[in-house]
Amino acid sequence: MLSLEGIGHVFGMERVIDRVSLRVAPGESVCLVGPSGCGKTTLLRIAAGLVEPTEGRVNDGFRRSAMVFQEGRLLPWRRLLDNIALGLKAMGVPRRERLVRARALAAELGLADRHDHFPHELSGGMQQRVALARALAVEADCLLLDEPFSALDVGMRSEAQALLLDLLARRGIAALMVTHDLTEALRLGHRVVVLSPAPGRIVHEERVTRPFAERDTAFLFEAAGALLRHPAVAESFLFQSREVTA
Ligand SMILES: Nc1ncnc2c1ncn2[C@@H]1O[C@H](COP(=O)(O)OP(=O)(O)OP(=O)(O)O)[C@@H](O)[C@H]1O
Repeated sequence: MLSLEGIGHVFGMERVIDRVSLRVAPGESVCLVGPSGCGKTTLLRIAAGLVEPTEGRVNDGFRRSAMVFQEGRLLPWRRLLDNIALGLKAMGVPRRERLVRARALAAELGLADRHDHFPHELSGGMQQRVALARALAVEADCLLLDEPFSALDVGMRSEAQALLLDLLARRGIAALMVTHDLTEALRLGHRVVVLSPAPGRIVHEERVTRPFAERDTAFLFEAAGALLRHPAVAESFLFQSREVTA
């Protein structure tokens, strides 16, 4: 269980997070949505232990949490297998075993024919799969994902979402995922948590009970429409479109 209790955060004079409490249970997928600048990334970094919150506490009871970033953050000078094995190297796993595990993951994520490629020789979708493989290589049981698919085009994004759902389900991995996209959150989350404009606080939580396999496009748009009928959710998203058009 990952538990954030009463998290508040201030950068300089600016309050960015206000009293956020949130739990992620083993095997559960929780999506965080909210307007740009409301503190989503900061909250994820706090959950990962990369930022010390100004207020509140984080209890991470998972064996290992791993972060997956929007742009993959692969080492450009390392080939695919070495990028997958990066965390294992840091853990002191011998090279031979690192490569065995990296090869198995490359195969599982459809990258078997790219072992010797450098990141710039891979598509955006492949780079994100390498980033996911890297998190799986260290046997993370909780993934902290920061808009991992937002740089992908629509087709690749849908493929990557399906792959993530499959990996989470098969391995029983928990996920806390930040996204701008309400339909993505409704596709990938057991729960969708909506944050207000900055300073981010939770204004709505939606439990999505429909099985993942049955969340087709019609369902996603209908569910997003229903969610937007909650005034606090609409306020967050209207704020976002005002920001974009301003
Ligand atoms: N290291 C930092 N130092 C100072 N201010 C920061 C720092 N990191 C983030 N901020 C500020 O905190 C606020 C929240 O940023 P954050 O990246 O957490 O928001 P976000 O909701 O993830 O935004 P987006 O959706 O645009 O990525 C912003 O005003 C940002 O400028």
